[in-house]
Amino acid sequence: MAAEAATFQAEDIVARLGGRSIVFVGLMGAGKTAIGRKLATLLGLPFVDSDHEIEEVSRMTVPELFERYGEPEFRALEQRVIHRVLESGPQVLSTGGGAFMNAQTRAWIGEQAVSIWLKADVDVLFARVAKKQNRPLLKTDDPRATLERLMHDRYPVYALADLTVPTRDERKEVIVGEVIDALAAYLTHKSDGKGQGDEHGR
Ligand SMILES: Nc1ncnc2c1ncn2[C@@H]1O[C@H](COP(=O)(O)OP(=O)(O)O)[C@@H](O)[C@H]1O
Ligand SMILES: O=C(O)C1=C[C@@H](OP(=O)(O)O)[C@@H](O)[C@H](O)C1
Ligand SMILES: [Mg+2]
Repeated sequence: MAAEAATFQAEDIVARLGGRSIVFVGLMGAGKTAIGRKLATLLGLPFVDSDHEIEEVSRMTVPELFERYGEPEFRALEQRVIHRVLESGPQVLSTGGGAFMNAQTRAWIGEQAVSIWLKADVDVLFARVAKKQNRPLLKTDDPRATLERLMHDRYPVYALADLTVPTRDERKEVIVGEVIDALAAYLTHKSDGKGQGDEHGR
């Protein structure tokens, strides 16, 4: 019975998206890639991670791209990849943490997708990113302080996402379930005319 209810909820969500994609935004370590992939499976939608796409088209890893061509070239590729992906929705797109800071990218996402900010506290983020050395922006003397500065700079912009889902040290399946509940509530209220969106009615 629970499985049937979950299937119904998934079909209902996809129908209510009406062709729009779902886009995850948020800081490094929030779980955009991991949760996005699981959500796509549950909804039966294609999954795209912008960093993976960039790595495919450039045939380089993200750290290599940063090192050889610098962050501006990475950002230009990121913008192009996200634009292309959004044109072929509906899909679940997990962006890299800096992508939503680009005003043009934000505008496209606003037109073509429902955006979700996965929001975690600094301890959770830091514990996760410390396990891997694949994030060039954190190769600093004090990566935790760098993460805190990014939180300060980026959180007002991430807050422009349609939905904010808090995440924490909890099983991915639980977090995905909370994302689905938040999406269902948002899409239901929107189509009932009781928008929960921001002051722009998004
Ligand atoms: N809810 C979770 N519980 C435990 N580990 C998680 C959870 N979400 C993500 N992770 C792990 O944290 C790390 C960073 O997640 P990732 O999806 O790459 O984040 P992002 O794409 O936002 O940078 C990965 O190793 C991932 O498996
Ligand atoms: O926050 C950022 O600017 C970045 C986040 C990374 O992606 P994740 O957020 O998936 O780790 C990746 O795009 C790159 O290292 C830059
Ligand atoms: Mg990622």
